[in-house]
Amino acid sequence: MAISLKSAAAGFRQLKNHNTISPPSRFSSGKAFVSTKRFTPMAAITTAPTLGLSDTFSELKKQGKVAFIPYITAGDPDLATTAEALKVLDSCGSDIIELGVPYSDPLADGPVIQAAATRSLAKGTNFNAILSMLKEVVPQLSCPIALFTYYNPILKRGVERFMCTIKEVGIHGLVVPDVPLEETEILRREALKNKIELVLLTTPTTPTDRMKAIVEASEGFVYLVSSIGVTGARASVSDRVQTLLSEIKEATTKPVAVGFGISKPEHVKQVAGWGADGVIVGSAMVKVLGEAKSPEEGLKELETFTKSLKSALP
Ligand SMILES: O=P(O)(O)OC[C@@H](O)[C@@H](O)c1c[nH]c2ccccc12
Repeated sequence: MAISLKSAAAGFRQLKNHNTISPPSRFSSGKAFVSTKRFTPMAAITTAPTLGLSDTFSELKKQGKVAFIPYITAGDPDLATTAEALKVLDSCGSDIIELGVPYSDPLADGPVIQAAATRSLAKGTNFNAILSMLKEVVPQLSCPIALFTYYNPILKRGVERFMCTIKEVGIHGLVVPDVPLEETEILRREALKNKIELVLLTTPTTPTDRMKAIVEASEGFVYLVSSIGVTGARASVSDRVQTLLSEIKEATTKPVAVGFGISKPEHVKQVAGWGADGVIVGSAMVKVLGEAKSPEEGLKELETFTKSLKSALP
């Protein structure tokens, strides 16, 4: 279990008393702000008491809020920009950030995220470099990070070593889209040992019995894929999502976040209105950041875009 709110607050008070620099708990007094410009000496950084995924959802629920969950691909356009982007997303009120590990054969991704992964790999991004970046940046964030990766990079390192390593850099959750439920057992066991929440996905074509088994096994939240096919912005969100959401809600009390095709303030508003506990926006964020004229432009546009999506949510 992630740290409780009470002990989080106590922990923060203790840190303050020791004159350390640390982002405040995001639920303490209004919105935590972490400047993207400020230079933070490494020696002064103390790990903030960041909540895990399910605790983040519980806290938001108490406040009648819906989680905003942006996705970006690590290393696009480069890892230094990813580090800044994580800080921008955090300071603009993201509740959880999904960070994608670039992969050469991203079978569930549409053209925008495929292109981001290709650009990132072409820059030489590798898993160890992503870990080093995270080690430095995660202590400066007030929201938890869920790492998104296809299974191959996990297999390559070995499940046990992979989980220990991501835990060490402060990751709270994991999304692995190409592992069927039946094969998640070993992943879940190792994840649990390291207090990593393994998020499972259900889609519009998942039969009801299987959906029930998936939601039972999912940790952190349940990822409802809004439409069949690959990731990518769509003109509208299928209203089938409303029915799917109520079916899932009948089966579980776990939080449900909806992703795939969501790219506009109207979309996030609509999905929140249908009862989702969280809204995930990927390709649209990746496009803004990765296709800008320069990294600086991209970060500025990312900030404006994130604020516009966030303010459409309760
Ligand atoms: O890009 P979209 O359509 O906004 O979808 C979310 C998404 O990007 C993110 O969660 C994701 C990126 N790659 C994936 C592959 C499978 C499932 C989910 C994902």
